[in-house]
Amino acid sequence: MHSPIPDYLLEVLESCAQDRSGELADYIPELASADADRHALALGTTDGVSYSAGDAEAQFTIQSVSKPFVYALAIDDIGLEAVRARVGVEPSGEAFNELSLEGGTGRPLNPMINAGAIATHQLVSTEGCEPLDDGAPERLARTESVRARTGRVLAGLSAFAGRELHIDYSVAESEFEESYRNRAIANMLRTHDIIGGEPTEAVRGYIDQCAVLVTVRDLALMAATLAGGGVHPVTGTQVVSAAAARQTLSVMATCGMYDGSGRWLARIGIPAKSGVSGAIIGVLPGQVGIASFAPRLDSEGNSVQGVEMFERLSQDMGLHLMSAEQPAAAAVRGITREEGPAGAATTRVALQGALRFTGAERVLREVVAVDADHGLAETVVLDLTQVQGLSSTAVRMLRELIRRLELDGHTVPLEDPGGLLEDR
Ligand SMILES: NC(=O)CC[C@H](N)C(=O)O
Repeated sequence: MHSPIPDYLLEVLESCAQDRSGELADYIPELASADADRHALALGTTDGVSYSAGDAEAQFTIQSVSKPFVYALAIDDIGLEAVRARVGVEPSGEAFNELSLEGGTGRPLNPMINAGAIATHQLVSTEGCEPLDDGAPERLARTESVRARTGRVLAGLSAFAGRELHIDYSVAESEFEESYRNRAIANMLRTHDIIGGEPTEAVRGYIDQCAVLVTVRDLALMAATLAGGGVHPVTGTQVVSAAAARQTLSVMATCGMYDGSGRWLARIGIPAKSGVSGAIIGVLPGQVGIASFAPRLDSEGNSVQGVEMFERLSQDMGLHLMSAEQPAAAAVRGITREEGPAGAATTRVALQGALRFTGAERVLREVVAVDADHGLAETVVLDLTQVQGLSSTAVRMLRELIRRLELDGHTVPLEDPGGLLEDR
């Protein structure tokens, strides 16, 4: 038996692929030539399982999706107060590349817009860090200080992904050549002493940061690291502190989708961040990281299909942060084999607690694993006597489990005194 989750992700991906509206970002020449029809969707749990559908191995540049991660790194490097002195936490209500600076102080309004991200890139500490041996062609050589900062950022992003990431210098170069607007922003930041040094260097480093290559699977695990309080779900590394992860998620919730942030939070209810290569990440604290990739963008610079995919996921799986359902801790009490009379064996799947998406995912996963490892008995009893509640998503997932078990020739008696799996 296979888990239904990848099939579900594929169905969401394909149904959203019908919408071909939107345009590729063309102000970065290299992005304008990307294959507009590649698309992928992935989900990573905080205990290290990932599911994906579509072109899950396709690499693309991370662009603005890097911003929350570098913000979290900066907070741990120099402390929240020092970061807050330079970059605010208020939504700007303006486009991502607007020069949204606070009156008086000149602080960028938040770290998710370009002004804030260019400043944040300059805040990471390079102490004890090897300057990046960048492999960039000689004519594009970066100064020592740019290489040091980019080295720190690349190492940090790699820790978030749980593997060594690389920079696509052709994308970085093509963006840098046309980066008049970001250079204007950096010059303004320099005028207000928000950044020091040579403004062009800040832009150079920030653009290299945006050109780091990732897959949706990387992004789902990076998002899951934020969901898990800074702990990478697979490597177990504490990449950033729980406090930095929480601060970052708060800012993503209010500012991550630029001037569409309020609408996004109300409709979809998942702290998120988008980028102009067509990626979106979403983070449900304590539960999952989600990543989508589809390059055509709406007028706000968010992936058209990505927004639709998140809308579907949020509705189908009951993921809205403001909904009152609570996540389950340990959903599976035990999966045991009981030998009956005359060799008739039974597998008992005993569940507990209040289950929503992540709890039910856990149940599906463990049943699939037992099936693969030892095989399930012909009769599989689903014991819900210790279950206090099932969200509608959990009901659908468990029903699908039962359907698949029956298709595989099992009988699945229910012990469901509360009638939780009955038609409601
Ligand atoms: N929204 C984005 O992804 C913007 C990132 C891009 N590198 C820029 O600075 O314009």
